[in-house]
Amino acid sequence: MSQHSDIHAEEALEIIRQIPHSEEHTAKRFALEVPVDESVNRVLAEDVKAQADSPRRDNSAMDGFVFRKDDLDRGIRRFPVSGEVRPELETHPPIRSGHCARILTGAMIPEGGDVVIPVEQVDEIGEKEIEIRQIPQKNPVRKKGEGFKKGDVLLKEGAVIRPYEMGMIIEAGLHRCRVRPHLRIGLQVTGSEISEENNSNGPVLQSLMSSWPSTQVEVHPVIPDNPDRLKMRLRSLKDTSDLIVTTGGISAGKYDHLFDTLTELGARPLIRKIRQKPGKPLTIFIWDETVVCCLPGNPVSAVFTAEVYARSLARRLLGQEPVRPFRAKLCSEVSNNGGRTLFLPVRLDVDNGTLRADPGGDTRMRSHLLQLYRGCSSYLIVPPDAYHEPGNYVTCYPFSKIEML
Ligand SMILES: Nc1nc2c(c(=O)[nH]1)N[C@H]1C(S)=C(S)[C@@H](COP(=O)(O)OP(=O)(O)OC[C@H]3O[C@@H](n4cnc5c(N)ncnc54)[C@H](O)[C@@H]3O)O[C@H]1N2
Ligand code: MOO
Repeated sequence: MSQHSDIHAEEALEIIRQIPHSEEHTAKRFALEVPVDESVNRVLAEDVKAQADSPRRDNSAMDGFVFRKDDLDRGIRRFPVSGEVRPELETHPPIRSGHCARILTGAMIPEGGDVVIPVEQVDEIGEKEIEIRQIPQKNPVRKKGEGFKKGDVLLKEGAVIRPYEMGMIIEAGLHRCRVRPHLRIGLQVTGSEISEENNSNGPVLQSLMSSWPSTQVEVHPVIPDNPDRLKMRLRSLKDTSDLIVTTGGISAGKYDHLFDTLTELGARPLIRKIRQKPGKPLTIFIWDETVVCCLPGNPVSAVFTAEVYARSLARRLLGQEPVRPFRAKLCSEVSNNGGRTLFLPVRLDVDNGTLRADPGGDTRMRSHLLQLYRGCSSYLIVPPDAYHEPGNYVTCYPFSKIEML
């Protein structure tokens, strides 16, 4: 893949989509088996198939009494209660003609039984007899296999396992599942002026990237703008990372050594600069099996490029699609007089069923001010020389985590 310089954001994301992902050389080969209750935030390495029908047998959806339909059709309303069907029972004697049994939610429907009537519609006369007050229209019986059938594919390879999917895997009857290894991300903050006191990029990116599915982020100590120190650190990072993410030292200054250092080490630049604000100097290298994503040092530029490009790279390397845009209705006017596409943090809310993007009062982009993010959940895309009126539908990229206010 050759170097692409000074391109647009969509082109960059398309190039990321084309990067051969690690399925062949890591994901498949090193897929591992984990207990289902340790699988959340992992990516499935194989389809999940149902091991049995769900429900496994016809069962009651409510607490009540179970009857034979022909008894009810004959107009009988008063019945002796000759049994109790509890959910833990594997078998129960059949329902005899003229009799009923108490049944609990989730319990199997015994042979002969067809209709369940909830307790609320029945008068209990002592311990052993009941009278039906009313037969509801709906019969609360769940049929065997109505959820899924044995052998059905419930989840596809490549799906991210969230708590909901974990529940589905347990319902499918599995105790263990095969997942892809975590993507190893090595985070390297650079800059001679950066210390523990002023390093916002390190903690912000560590927190963001750790929230992405199936990542394992290793943070390395900050290093100064020194080519030899950079070289040594990058070499050791390459051995332990699938994706190296750096911040700082990637624009045009005298002490911005990352580009030359990585090139000298044999890394091939894939993307060099994007026509965007913030994040113009973003640079991506392919270095043998490792991808290197060099984020600009300005805090807003670093966070934006991490959320859109580093996250897309992480997704790609795990066999998923890059970050995708969505549409929302604009609340106030926005314009861009510059020559680069503007990515403006905006708030999201829903008004009368419509998703709205609210840029707030001040729409100037300042790459060093993280306060622009207060309450925001996505980036509004404003192309060069564009003017968007309130009410226009606009395109946005989502933050790693969307929160509506
Ligand atoms: N002559 C040019 N100068 C600049 C250009 C250009 O094209 N030509 N691009 C500008 C743009 S756009 C950006 S963005 C910045 C990014 O530059 P670098 O990636 O080289 O970043 P640094 O110079 O190392 O740092 C920029 C700024 O951010 C602060 N910073 C860095 N790291 C951290 C950190 N971990 N935590 C908090 N703040 C950090 C740093 O102190 C600087 O103030 O370059 C423009 N210049
Ligand atoms: O592109 Mo830079 O990110 O303007 O500060």
